[in-house]
Amino acid sequence: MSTKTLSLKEDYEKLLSSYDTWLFDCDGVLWHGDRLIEGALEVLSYLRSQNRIIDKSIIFVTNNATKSRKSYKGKFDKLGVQAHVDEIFGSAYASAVYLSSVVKLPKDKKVYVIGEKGIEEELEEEGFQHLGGTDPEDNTLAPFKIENFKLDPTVGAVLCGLDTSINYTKYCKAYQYLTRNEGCLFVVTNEDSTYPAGPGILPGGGSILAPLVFSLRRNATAIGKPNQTMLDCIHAKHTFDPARTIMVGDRLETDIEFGKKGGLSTLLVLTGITASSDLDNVKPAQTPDFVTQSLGDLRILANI
Ligand SMILES: O=C(O)[C@H](O)[C@H](O)COP(=O)(O)O
Ligand SMILES: [Mg+2]
Repeated sequence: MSTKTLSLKEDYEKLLSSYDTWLFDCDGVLWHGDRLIEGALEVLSYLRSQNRIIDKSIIFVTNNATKSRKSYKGKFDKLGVQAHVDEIFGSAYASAVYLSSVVKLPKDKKVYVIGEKGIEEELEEEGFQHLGGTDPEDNTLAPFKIENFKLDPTVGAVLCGLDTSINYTKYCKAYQYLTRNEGCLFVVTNEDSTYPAGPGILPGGGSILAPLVFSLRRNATAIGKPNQTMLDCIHAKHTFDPARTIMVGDRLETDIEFGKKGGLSTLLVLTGITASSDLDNVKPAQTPDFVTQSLGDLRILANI
């Protein structure tokens, strides 16, 4: 199976007429940090305008767990992109839903968090108490003293995600819970090795997880793309025909594999992690149907 490179107006017109539901990855597709990718705003507005004529829907699917859906809504508003909370699916949200509805972690169990506010907010939405995360006590560079550590026996899960304030204390506490609290679940929001942060690439959620996996010799249950828990969360709120749905992403092993696993079509953009040369040796499970330089290329549809 080969990837079709889009370049002509008729290529984009065919794309538009073939798909009614458009799933957009965020980092590297819509934005780099707080800066929108050129043309992304216009393309999203154009798709919205088409909704009035032909039924088109837009869903945002991000592995970035640093924000909750509510806080993503704030980011979309700030950037001037129309979005409804129900259209936003983040790996923090999907992880909290996984703990609550899939494994049904009892609500009297606490979750130890390696991660940021996004995870905490989504856990709270699902009725869970959490430890770690943004708690100042755990955001310290002071050496961890195991003799001073008091194990909380009610911690029933460790949830790990991108944590830009990661430190040794958090790793030590997570390690203690996972080795000493019987049955403690080990869950990670996403396993991305890196992400496009604007002027450069930075370590992602999977890189934050790696020391724990190495020290524990145990793998975590991963929730975000390419895993289908995220798609299950979307299915719970939206009805769509996979044959008329396209996933637009910048990463082969998350976005493209996610779309293909779910029976969706896939469009790769080259504004994030993947370079066109990466397509030379791509695995079949990660081969996109289409590739275009940038989401902004679709502006040609609106004659902009
Ligand atoms: O580890 C992370 O958080 C991710 O690499 C990252 O932010 C991915 O976000 P996405 O491209 O799925 O929007
Ligand atoms: Mg991305």
